[in-house]
Amino acid sequence: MGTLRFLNAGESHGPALTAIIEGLPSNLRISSEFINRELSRRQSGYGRGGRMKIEKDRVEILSGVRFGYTLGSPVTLMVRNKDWENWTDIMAVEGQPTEKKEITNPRPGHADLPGGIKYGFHDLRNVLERASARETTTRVAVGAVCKQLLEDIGIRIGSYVVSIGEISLRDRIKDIPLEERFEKAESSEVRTPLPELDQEFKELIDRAREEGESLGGVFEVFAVGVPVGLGSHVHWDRRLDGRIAQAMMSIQAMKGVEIGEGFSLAEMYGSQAHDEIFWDKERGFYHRTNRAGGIEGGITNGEPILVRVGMKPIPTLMRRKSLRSVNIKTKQPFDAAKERSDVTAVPAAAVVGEAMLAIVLAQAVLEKFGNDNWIDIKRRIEEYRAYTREF
Ligand SMILES: Cc1cc2nc3c(=O)[nH]c(=O)nc-3n(C[C@H](O)[C@H](O)[C@H](O)COP(=O)(O)O)c2cc1C
Ligand SMILES: C=C(O[C@@H]1CC(C(=O)O)=C[C@@H](OP(=O)(O)O)[C@H]1O)C(=O)O
Repeated sequence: MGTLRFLNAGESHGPALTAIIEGLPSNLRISSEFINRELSRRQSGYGRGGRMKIEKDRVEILSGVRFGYTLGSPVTLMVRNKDWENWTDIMAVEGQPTEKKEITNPRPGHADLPGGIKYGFHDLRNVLERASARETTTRVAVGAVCKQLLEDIGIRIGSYVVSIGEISLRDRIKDIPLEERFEKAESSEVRTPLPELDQEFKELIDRAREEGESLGGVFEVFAVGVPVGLGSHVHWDRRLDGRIAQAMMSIQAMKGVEIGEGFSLAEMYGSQAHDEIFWDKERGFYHRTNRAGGIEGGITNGEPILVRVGMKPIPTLMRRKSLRSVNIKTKQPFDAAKERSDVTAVPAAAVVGEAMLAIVLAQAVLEKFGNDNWIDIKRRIEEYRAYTREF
């Protein structure tokens, strides 16, 4: 026990989304303004659908904080769904089921059909309400709390979009330092490090929208200022790369995760793949390359953590393009087109990726340095950083 964990709850069109964070130390400064900034970053990004025009996500802190500092008790966060007003009859939290409003047309690529079969629902809304990526709102709120903890000890997390559909910037951003990629992405409507190419991306997204299509893509998340020694080689579920991969794959629509150079390492000779070790008096041990993405043996090695994540195209398609499916009641085929959906959500997913990395790193920090009083923990971390420089 004693590690940081959270539970979240809430349906996409229910009254509110909530999260309880357990295991935060006392005396950690938490700003709801900071959390709200992260929530609005997650809502941004060209290619989002009608729902994001309705929602204006803002956090309410319901427990665990006084005068802006944590108490060491569980922290409860809540974000209300504005769209709830339009869905009270359909969601019918305490009402009777109405036959005609049931969803019986499963969308290919969504949780509708496997979820319906597994949980025994013939109204697929019972599945899609929780499968929806609306749930990532509270992950970002929890991640924002973790980011505040990490920033207080000099660990910063960022992300940027590398590709959407067929347009990839991977080769063109190679020489831009990580933090600069992030800063530039913050001023880009599609959150790429090359805002001058926004128009090209927007035209691709507009074309997809007109055709009733959807798009996926790739984003990268990084952490800088990470001390050596988070995670462990001693047991499979303590390896940090494995924990990060799980956290990223748990985001709706993510289909691949690479750490550092990832899959391309498989094509290299050993002499090209590994990061050579250097030492100087000021820095202690360091590397001049970071193909490992900051993790060796499941342990951080002091270089930036770099994670690349691939997102599939959004499953819900709009009227003009459709995928074939079969109605679960009539067993008749139908075209699974819908009225409202995101065309692409790669920029938003990147912000969720930041939150997940922040949660995993905050867990790893508290595992290593204790989790009662943040003031003591911070002192221990400073001493440890001095130790690693002198090692
Ligand atoms: C930020 C974000 C927004 C999303 N928006 C939509 C959407 O508008 N419509 C949709 O069908 N899927 C959307 N998705 C993807 C689905 O939630 C996801 O594909 C579905 O839950 C099935 O899970 P799987 O793709 O991981 O198998 C979104 C995902 C993310 C991360
Ligand atoms: C609500 C959010 O994303 C939603 C994720 C989602 C899905 O199926 O995953 C479907 C859409 O919801 P709706 O069906 O209400 O239009 C997205 O808008 C959000 O990110 O806050």
